[in-house]
Amino acid sequence: MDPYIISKEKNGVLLFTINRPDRRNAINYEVMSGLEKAIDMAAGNDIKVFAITGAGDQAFCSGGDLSAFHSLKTETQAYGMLSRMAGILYKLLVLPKPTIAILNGSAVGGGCEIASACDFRIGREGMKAGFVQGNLAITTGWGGGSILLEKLPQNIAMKMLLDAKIHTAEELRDFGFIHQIYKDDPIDACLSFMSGSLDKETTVLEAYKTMLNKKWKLLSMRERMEEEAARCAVLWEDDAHHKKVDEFMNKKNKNN
Ligand SMILES: CC[C@@H](C(=O)O)C(=O)SCCNC(=O)CCNC(=O)[C@H](O)C(C)(C)COP(=O)(O)OP(=O)(O)OC[C@H]1O[C@@H](n2cnc3c(N)ncnc32)[C@H](O)[C@@H]1OP(=O)(O)O
Repeated sequence: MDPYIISKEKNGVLLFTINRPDRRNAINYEVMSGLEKAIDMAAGNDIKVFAITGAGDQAFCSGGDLSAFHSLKTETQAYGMLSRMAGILYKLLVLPKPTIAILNGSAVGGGCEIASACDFRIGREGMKAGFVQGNLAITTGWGGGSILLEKLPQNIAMKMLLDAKIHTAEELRDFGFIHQIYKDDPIDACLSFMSGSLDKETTVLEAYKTMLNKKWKLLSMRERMEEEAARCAVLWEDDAHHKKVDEFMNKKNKNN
């Protein structure tokens, strides 16, 4: 099974689907490469909106693939992976097209970081999400913490990051993290949510995104995301983090 799918949907929507439902759509290096490729494609003249979702109805994305990244032990090793993904999420943040995360199921850890880098987030009824990194003795490491702190009111963003809790769709809507809860087909929900943008000229969409992107430049967002990756890498090397990942992996083995 391909780990990701890139598809052109109706009305100029380019859709990136993380296709690892048995791993709750966790991100490995192949998915990272796919996302890089899709973001490049989304810059094309024929694309109006870039959307990201996960395969199946259980998870949008469970963050970094804890089994794939389990071999990364040192700060330097972790920084390579974290910094690469922070670079990808920055490209997503400043893509000169409107972007939307369709949260078809749970968004956990790095899954929330990917969603944060999009302009809009819609969530399926019953979905849950949370920045759980703190429970693994690390912080956000893909730049999503820096993004969240700018997109949500500071007190709400800090509470989400510090508490590292999983929240319901209704709570996430109250926080301003998701902008609509949908019930039926995720692509129809996306087309409906973005319909106002989809009937505009691409040049208009690009002009507004370019306007917004000035703000990220002024806020030195690229540098802040890189520093976030570097700080997370320091915590990554610590025994406390490896112990927490071991606990997750062992729980998994016991269930087999
Ligand atoms: C590394 C980057 C870092 C960042 O910078 O942000 C992070 O992303 S840290 C956060 C990493 N993610 C997590 O801690 C989430 C771990 N997963 C879960 O908490 C749960 O799986 C879930 C996402 C809430 C879904 O729960 P549920 O529907 O009950 O599914 P299971 O737990 O039974 O999982 C099914 C299957 O998938 C495997 N899985 C899930 N998440 C990951 C993951 N992130 N990496 C690797 N594998 C994952 C899980 O082990 C199960 O496997 P099997 O037992 O073999 O079926």
